[in-house]
Amino acid sequence: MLKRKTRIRPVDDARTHILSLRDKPGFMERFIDNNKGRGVFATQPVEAGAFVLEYRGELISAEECRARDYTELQSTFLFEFEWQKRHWCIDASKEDGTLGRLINDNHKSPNCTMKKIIVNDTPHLCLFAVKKIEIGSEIEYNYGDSQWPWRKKEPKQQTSVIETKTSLTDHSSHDASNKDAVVTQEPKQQTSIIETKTSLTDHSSHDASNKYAVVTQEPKQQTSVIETKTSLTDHSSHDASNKDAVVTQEPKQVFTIKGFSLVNYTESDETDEEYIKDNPPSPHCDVVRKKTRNGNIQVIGVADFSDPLFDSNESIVDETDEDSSLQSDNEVVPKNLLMDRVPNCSVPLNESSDDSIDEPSTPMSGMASQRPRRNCHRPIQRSLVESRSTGA
Ligand SMILES: C[S@@+](CC[C@H](N)C(=O)[O-])C[C@H]1O[C@@H](n2cnc3c(N)ncnc32)[C@H](O)[C@@H]1O
Repeated sequence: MLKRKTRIRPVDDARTHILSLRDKPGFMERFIDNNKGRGVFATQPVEAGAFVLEYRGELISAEECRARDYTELQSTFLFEFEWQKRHWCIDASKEDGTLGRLINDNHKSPNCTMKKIIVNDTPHLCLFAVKKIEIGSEIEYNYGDSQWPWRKKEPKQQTSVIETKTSLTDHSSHDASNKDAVVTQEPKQQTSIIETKTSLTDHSSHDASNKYAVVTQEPKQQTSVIETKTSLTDHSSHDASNKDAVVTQEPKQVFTIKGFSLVNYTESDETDEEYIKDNPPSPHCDVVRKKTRNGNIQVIGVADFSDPLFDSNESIVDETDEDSSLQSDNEVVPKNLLMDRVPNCSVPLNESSDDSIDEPSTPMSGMASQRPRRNCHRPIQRSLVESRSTGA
């Protein structure tokens, strides 16, 4: 008799891993380079729609988050989101060995998207694949539409390059250091193979302030990851303005912007309406600028990307419900912050999930005017200051 393979629903898979406090197997950390730092790579193929990893960390109110002292580096691990008309933050600044916190940004063609899942009356942030992910591919999601420093560095030609499958073809003449050069100098070449040999390390031994040094100094085992960059036809005729036309061959439409990221929360419809009124959308991110403690202007805002894969009500589950009834789309947007004061939105973390008793939420515009959001602006490590907190 043929056994029927049971397919675990992505949301159930997410719930299982949330409850087990373990990362899903099939992913590994790898040091990429000094610029990007570490990243997370698939060691098993991932189906489109599948649960990938939870962005684990400490759930705190946005107010608590603002009150804490973070170094610039630590603040890149803060992920702010809305739930029950309030603003919350997953503080993943501690090097706890989990992988979700190490996933890098891909603005143009991410393979994952973040969703909010409620388990035991507590929100969790989980990444789901938006397309099939091959072994060796880096796991990435879109941090939003802010002017992230690393995006400025991207060569223009790269906009028409699509990252594809892992390849085991001849890569002997390439190394990681010529990766960009390959892309920019050989735009007509159909395929470039790049090999990088890096070290897997023990997460627990990392310190946020010297993470790259530690990663390279304490290799535990070696691995090879090969990336294949395949260009679509003739790059030489491409420029940033026509990149969309080129990339439409990929399922890029998945990320077509259609609204605000913080809309469609069943518990926050009204707030979102107000937010939309006050904050006209820009692609991916509603950007707001603010002055920081040190007087610099920071771009802040709320990213936005639609996610047809998760338009189904499977994306959210509330374990507290008897019937595990599903909630509407809860795609969330990471928001980085170099913090300042925010409007009061502190509430006990385990306050009832009954939306009807929720206070009206602080308008996002007010919130946004106070802090940069991870999805839209992430401070970089270049001016790392000594931590005054007990965090990472
Ligand atoms: C949440 S951390 C991700 C893990 C980080 N790469 C690490 O090694 O700890 C975010 C930081 O990673 C780096 N990063 C993320 N996406 C990147 C990208 N596409 N290019 C370059 N650096 C990136 C930036 O320094 C950013 O502040």
